[in-house]
Amino acid sequence: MSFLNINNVSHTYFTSRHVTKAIDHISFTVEEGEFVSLLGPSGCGKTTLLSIIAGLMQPTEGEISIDGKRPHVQHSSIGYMLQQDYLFPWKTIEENILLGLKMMKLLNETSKHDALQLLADIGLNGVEKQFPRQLSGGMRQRAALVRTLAVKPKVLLLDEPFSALDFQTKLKLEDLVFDTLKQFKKTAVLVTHDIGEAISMSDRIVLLAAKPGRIHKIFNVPEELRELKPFSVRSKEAYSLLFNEIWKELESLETDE
Ligand SMILES: Nc1ncnc2c1ncn2[C@@H]1O[C@H](COP(=O)(O)OP(=O)(O)OP(=O)(O)O)[C@@H](O)[C@H]1O
Repeated sequence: MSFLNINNVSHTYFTSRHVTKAIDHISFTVEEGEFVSLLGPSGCGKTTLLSIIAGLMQPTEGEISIDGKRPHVQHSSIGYMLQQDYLFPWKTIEENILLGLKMMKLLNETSKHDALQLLADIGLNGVEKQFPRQLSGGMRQRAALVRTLAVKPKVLLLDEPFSALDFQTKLKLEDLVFDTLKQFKKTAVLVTHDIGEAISMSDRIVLLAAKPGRIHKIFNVPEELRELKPFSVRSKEAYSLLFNEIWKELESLETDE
């Protein structure tokens, strides 16, 4: 059995006006320490699938297991990072990064020390007593990453965490998040619209088609790219080849609609 198992998962939204089959019989697995991206056109069900993996929603069909258990959002084994940092504006950075630990009753001298150490490692020492509004967007997203990692989740779910940032900050943060996840050997699932980001950060890319959301194709990122930092990956020939291959597949999906 793999670390993360997505087994025949379908989800339909029922509203008073519409019935929308968002995802249809999706199955794939993620091994421990692996980084997998979900890529696909708008509306193909990426966020729906990630919310189900996080235990925020129950699928209408199928099942998920993480480390042998059904996911539950209040379990510290799952870390969730979103496009917006969702730091509490009235709390200091230190209070914000310790919040998850506090809520999960995991706050003690050691966990506090580790969280503050991670904050320093990520280049944010000195900001502990500041408030989120005093930090740039990239710094806030780094603080959000520390808060997510502080509870030592087994799997990280990243829903377009860099898409609200300027390009240069985004490239820097991709490297930083990649390094941090490798250092702690974390399993991660990333939702992104950005082919370059998917290739440069992942071991595998699951390309979804829309209406209803389903797996179109799974790409293995070449071995030679996997250990490189995301920024260095972008200048390699193997990167350009895979980029073009995925681009063509995405175009064919859009013309199929
Ligand atoms: N709460 C909801 N109620 C009803 N329909 C929904 C709801 N959330 C999503 N949908 C529908 O489910 C489908 C998949 O949506 P989802 O947001 O998961 O796709 P996505 O791939 O993440 O999209 P995007 O790339 O635009 O963020 C879409 O047709 C969407 O309209």
